[in-house]
Parts: sequence; C-alpha cells; structure tokens
Amino acid sequence: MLGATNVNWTFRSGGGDAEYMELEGIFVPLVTPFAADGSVDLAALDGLARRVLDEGAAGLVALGTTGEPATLTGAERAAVVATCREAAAVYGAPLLVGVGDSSTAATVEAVRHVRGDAAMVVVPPYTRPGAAGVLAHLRAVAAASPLPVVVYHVPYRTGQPLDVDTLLAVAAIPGVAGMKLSDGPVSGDTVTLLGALPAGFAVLGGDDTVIGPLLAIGAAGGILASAHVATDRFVALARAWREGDVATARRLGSALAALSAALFAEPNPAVIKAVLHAAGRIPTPDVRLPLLPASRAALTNAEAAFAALQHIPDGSTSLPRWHVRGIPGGGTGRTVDVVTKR
Ligand SMILES: O=C(O)C1=N[C@H](C(=O)O)C[C@H](O)C1
Repeated sequence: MLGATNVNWTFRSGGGDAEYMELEGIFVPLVTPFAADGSVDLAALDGLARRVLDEGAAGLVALGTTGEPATLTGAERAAVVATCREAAAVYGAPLLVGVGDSSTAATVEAVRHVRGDAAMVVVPPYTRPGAAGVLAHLRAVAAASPLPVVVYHVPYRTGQPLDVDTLLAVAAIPGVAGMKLSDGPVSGDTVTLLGALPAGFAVLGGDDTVIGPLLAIGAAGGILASAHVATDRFVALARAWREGDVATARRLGSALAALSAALFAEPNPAVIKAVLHAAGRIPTPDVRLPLLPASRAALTNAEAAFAALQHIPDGSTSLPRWHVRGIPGGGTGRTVDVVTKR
C-alpha cells in the first residue's frame, strides 16, 4: 500500500487479491475507431477492448495518446470511457483513463471526474515548468484524485525531461501508484531508476520498441499501443521475462521490437489503425487532423513484421487467458457471474 492519502484505495503490483488493483502485465491504450461518417464507432471500440482482454491483456487504457483525445469532443471522450469501462468490467480488468494538460487547476478539476480505476496523468506538456513545478503539479493532482494516479512521463511529447531524483520523488508522492515510462532508449539512468523504486511502485514501459529491456530490468509491464496487433505475443513476452525464460524473451522481444518499429514508422496511431482496418477489426483507418492516414508502404511493412512473428515460439502452449463464466446470453451479455484470470 502506498502512502497515507485522502483516498480510499489500496494498491500493489502483482498478487491477485481482489481488493487490490494490479498494475502488472500488458495494458492496451485503445485507438478510437471512426466510422465512415467520421463519428466514433463505439461498437468497434467495444470489439477491440474485448479482443485484447480475451488475448490476455491485463487491462485497458482509455484516452491515451493513441486514443487521439485532443481531437475528441467532451461527449466523445465520455462515450469512449463508458464503452471501455463496460468492457473492462466484464473481464474484471482495470481501466486507466488518460487525463491532464498544462494547467494544474484544470487537471485537478478533471481528475476528480475520472470514471475508471486509475487516472493516467501526463506530465504537464508545453509549459516546461521544470522539476519543482512538475512535482508541485503532481502533488496537487494526486491529493485531489479519488483514484490512484499513474504518471505518464513522455518527454518527447511534453518537452519536459526529468532526472532520476525527480522521478523517484514522483514515485514517493502519496497517491501515485505507478508510472508509464516513455522516455526513450534504456539508459544508465533507466537502470538506476528501476533499481531504486519504492516497494510496490510499478513502472509500466510506454516505449514499445524497448519494452523487452525494460521488462528485463524490472518494469512490471507495459502500456503499449503495438499490443493491439499481437496482444498474446506481448503478453507472452511479459510472462517470459517474469518467469525467467530468457531465451524465449529475447527472441520474442526482438521480433516484437521490429513490429513496434514498423507500427511507429509514422505518427501514432495511423499505422496501427491501418493494420486494424486491413484486418477487418475497425471500419476505417481514419485519424483526425492534424494526423494523416498511414502510407501504403507503412502498412505493408507492418504486416510483414506481423507475419514474421508467426514463426517465433512464445515459450508456452497455454497463454494466460481471461476465464469468463456465467455470462447470460451465451457470452455476449453485459453481466457476468464470475471472472477470474488463470
Ligand atoms: O496511448 C498511449 O498510451 C501510448 N502512446 C504512446 C505514444 O503514442 O507516444 C505509445 C505507447 O504505445 C502508448
């Protein structure tokens, strides 16, 4: 359990006790599918959510960068969260909801209304307030949040780098349960950070191409847009590192890094949407301006990287799966008697 806070939750990474939220394993930050008329296709979103959970994802993220939240209306964002929440509830899986901007007051207000299991709060972008400003911002937000906070550190998007001491100070803030770490290549600082985390504080890797090394040095999991495409393989990678199956982890990690590089060859989530559309999983590959659709070449490369994965063993014949029992209506119902993970 982290910190003495004004919130009524308990947390640890790992375990399996129902009273705790787990921040471990592969979380999928869902794209927002658009219909041909430009509206948000909530049925397609529901299908994506259920598919990744079926394939062993530990949880969902709504309104991550990948969900294009900046170009959604308030009503669309609320509908996306409600859809993800409903799907997550069927599986008993946690839902993280992305929130936050450059204003502390606005973020404090927004975090009070998050409808999920945790708020994924981005380091304030654009303003570059410095380390002390970031800490003051996150302390104010965490103190106001009724939910655990997962800090999203992504300096190439926010423009705000943070050193190891500052990241450890973030980890010590009451109410901050974990961090999505998207600060680029694994460096000496990354190794220092992962080795010095407080007990129970979870780092989830958010740079898809380096998830293998991050898991190897102690990340509890990842928040990976690439895991739309090969969810079970990313789940197998996390398991292989957790269980010490190093040979499998290295082979899978290498092939998945190639897949991620192809999926991120153009601004995210354009290529992922193109691949999902080509596979018939979303109705259009559309993104909203200023994002542009993926090129034909990017789609072809990503499909080739995905095809290459089929020859890589995952180290097990039985991947972890959500086991859903007692769904009225033959598995398509909205209520469920028992959901466990095995
Ligand atoms: O939406 C997210 O969460 C993620 N966004 C990152 C990005 O687009 O920079 C990538 C990561 O896979 C998860």
